Amino acid sequence: MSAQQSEETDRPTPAAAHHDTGEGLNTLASIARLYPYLRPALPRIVLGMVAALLASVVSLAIPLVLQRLVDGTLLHRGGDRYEVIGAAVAILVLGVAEAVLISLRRWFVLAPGTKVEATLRNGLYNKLQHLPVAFHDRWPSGQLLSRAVSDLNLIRRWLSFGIVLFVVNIVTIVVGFAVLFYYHWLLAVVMVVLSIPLWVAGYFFERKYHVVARRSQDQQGDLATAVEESVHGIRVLKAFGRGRHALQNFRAQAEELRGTELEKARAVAGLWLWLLMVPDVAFAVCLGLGVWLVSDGQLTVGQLLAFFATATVLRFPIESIGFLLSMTFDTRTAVDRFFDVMSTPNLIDDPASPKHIEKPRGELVFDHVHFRYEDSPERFPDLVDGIDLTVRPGETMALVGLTGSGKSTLTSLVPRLYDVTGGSIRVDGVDVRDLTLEELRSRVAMAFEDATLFSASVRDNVLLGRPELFGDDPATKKAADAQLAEALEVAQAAFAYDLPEGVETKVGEEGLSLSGGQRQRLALARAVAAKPSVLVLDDPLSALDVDTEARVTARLHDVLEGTTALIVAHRPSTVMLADRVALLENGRVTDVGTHSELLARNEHYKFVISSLEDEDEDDTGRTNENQNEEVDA
Ligand SMILES: Nc1ncnc2c1ncn2[C@@H]1O[C@H](COP(=O)(O)OP(=O)(O)OP(=O)(O)O)[C@@H](O)[C@H]1O
Repeated sequence: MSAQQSEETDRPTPAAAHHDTGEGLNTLASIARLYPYLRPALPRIVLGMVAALLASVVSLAIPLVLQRLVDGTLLHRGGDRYEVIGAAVAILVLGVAEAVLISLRRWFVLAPGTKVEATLRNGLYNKLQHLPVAFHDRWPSGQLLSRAVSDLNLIRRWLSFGIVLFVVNIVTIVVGFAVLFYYHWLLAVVMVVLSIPLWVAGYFFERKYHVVARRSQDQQGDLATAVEESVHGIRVLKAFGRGRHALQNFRAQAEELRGTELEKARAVAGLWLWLLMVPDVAFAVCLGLGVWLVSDGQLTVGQLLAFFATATVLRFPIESIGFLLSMTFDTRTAVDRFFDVMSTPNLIDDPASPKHIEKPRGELVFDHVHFRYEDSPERFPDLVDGIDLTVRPGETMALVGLTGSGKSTLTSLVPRLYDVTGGSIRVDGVDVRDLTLEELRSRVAMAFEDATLFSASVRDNVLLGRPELFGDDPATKKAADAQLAEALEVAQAAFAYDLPEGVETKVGEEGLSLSGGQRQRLALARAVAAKPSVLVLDDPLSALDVDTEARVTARLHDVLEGTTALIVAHRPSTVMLADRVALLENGRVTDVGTHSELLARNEHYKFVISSLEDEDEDDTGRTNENQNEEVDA
């Protein structure tokens, strides 16, 4: 850890942040963390439970009517016709009431379940947008995808169905056993004692299933990552003939998941064995005992009949407990996985009392800046090891250094994609950490070598940093068209007008495929259109051919006149664009000056530039060879 870092006591550090993983919580306490999201839906869920409870009470009342019918009318009053009809009507009414109450339960709980799912999903997406890049470096996309889709789906099903049935079935079982006691205490005691193995099996099931369920859901996330990566990298896999190898890896992962699923199924099957066997054994023992009690005169036939009718009503709640338990533990795992993300502290956030840049001029100052990646081994020095550099307003500064010297890393500190671990970066005299992220990122725009385009029109992609230019009124549209035209012209991206639907053509992953150079030019146009006071360009011209690069460079030079620019340069031609050059070496800026000054006085600079020239010639040679091959073909 650098000296600066330990001096920065007022800034939060990852170690100081609280991360709630749910470990050590019991299942209910873990799920209870959903309460803030559940609160609006609770009234309907409770109403659904009440409807389901009433349905259970009604189903338990039917045996009571049967008992009255048998003991009263059938055995003692010789089967009075009106009493039999009355009992039949009562049972019919109770049956209809039960059906209506069950429908009501479904109606009450379905809508809030989907509402909660949508709220959770929006919350998760929002959190993912706010979490810093360091979080996304660590988390595979499939893990996030499986949380956003299948875990939230599980939670919804549990809310709409699992929790209601679970509570209602437990209450039904308790009330049902009380009714059994009412019919005959000895039979009920036998029933309770014989069901003890069930509770023991349930206890062991909970301990085992929870662990396996977590493993299974994590493996599903890994599998989603594998699919995502191979779809994303399908060209590389095909070009290197590695499809079979990728398939083997995928099979191994899928097989591992299958093994875990089997383990889960075995745990559930073990519980089912007890759930099915115990009631059968209990029924058999109670039947024998019941018949003896009737013959001994301690129990009426009607009571025995009602006892078994009630016990039959209780079978479904008892049998469903296994399924509902596994569903509850799956949900607990889904909730834990949801909060793994939601409780990750966001250390790159707006300050408590933000400052504001009154008069933007575009001065960029690196003041003894230190930075190291979180996973960097202790024994390594800071990657950025005390950089002091001032980029004057309106100046274009090129960053030059050997590959891996930390140029991209340094540029990413300016818009706070990562936070410095020591020192500070100031824009117009204000520490970037004292600005709101919105203000900082409207003042600083960035274009990367790896140009990302979203599945949206060219217009939407290029004007991404200008939300005020999205609107239907004619004045806004006119301003947007003018800004778009200027940015496309500077980035030499007029090809966009020739696309099938012009600038309204959808590009990106689900749109038209563009070449690497075309994508880069649109990404550059996006940075230019943002009209920032500081433009940070991380080698944004690498995929352009030499002529296009020269044209873009010339136009950028005009546009950059009033804009401060920090450009990572991999080509001598990009270096020429700059007013001054900063040479990066061993995590420090070791020299700053014009290109010719550095060439004249700095041996390391000469070496770096000559290696850039070699690379460039290789690239140009390759481009020319490709062009020749195309001509030959
Ligand atoms: N997200 C990350 N997590 C951990 N280490 C990283 C991360 N990104 C980059 N690094 C490491 O930091 C070092 C500097 O990388 P960086 O991309 O900043 O160098 P560069 O000078 O821009 O390289 P190049 O000229 O090849 O683009 C490299 O050793 C790289 O492995």
